[in-house]
Amino acid sequence: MSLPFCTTRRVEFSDTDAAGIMHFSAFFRFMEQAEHDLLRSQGLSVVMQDEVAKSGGGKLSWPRVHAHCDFRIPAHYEDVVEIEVSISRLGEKSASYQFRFALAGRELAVGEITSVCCRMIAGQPPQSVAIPDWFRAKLLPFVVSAADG
Ligand SMILES: CC(C)(COP(=O)(O)OP(=O)(O)OC[C@H]1O[C@@H](n2cnc3c(N)ncnc32)[C@H](O)[C@@H]1OP(=O)(O)O)[C@@H](O)C(=O)NCCC(=O)NCCSC(=O)c1cc(O)c2ccccc2c1O
Repeated sequence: MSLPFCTTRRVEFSDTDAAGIMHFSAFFRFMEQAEHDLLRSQGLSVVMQDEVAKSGGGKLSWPRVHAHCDFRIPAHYEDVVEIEVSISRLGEKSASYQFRFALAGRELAVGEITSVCCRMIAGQPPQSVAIPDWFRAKLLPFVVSAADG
């Protein structure tokens, strides 16, 4: 059984629109930050060195290839949003993170981001690579299994 990673974010004034509700673009920032929080909790980051990097092979990084979000109810300035993060798919080169936003237990929004493991070398386009075993092992506890329903 997987465990979702849980974090919270307060809706700041700059996250809201003229109607005083949380702007859709802020949900994407919250998703990105929640993904980074999950990685940090495991001693990982979206920009890391590894053995290959130490020998001049660039850094491991995770450009996004897909993002979506469905918005169910509005959030407002000062609301504290609960965010549950789990991994809906851990492929050879990519990880899809699923986000459930809630306000006082009510579903606020659900979203997903897919990030691809890439080697980044300055001046060159990103090159996708297999997720290294040491990185994959730390993501595995968050992968949603069929038994999680
Ligand atoms: C990323 C690419 C170089 C990948 O190209 P490639 O040709 O190597 O891709 P493949 O077809 O082989 O697929 C690899 C892998 O990705 C999965 N995949 C590809 N497309 C999709 C998709 N649309 N939806 C879901 N999954 C997809 C595919 O299934 C494979 O996974 P497996 O697990 O099955 O092996 C190339 O696509 C590229 O360069 N794209 C452009 C990326 C980009 O510019 N994105 C927008 C901005 S990036 C960004 O916002 C960003 C945010 C951050 O917070 C960052 C933090 C730190 C570092 C970087 C960040 C960052 O870039």
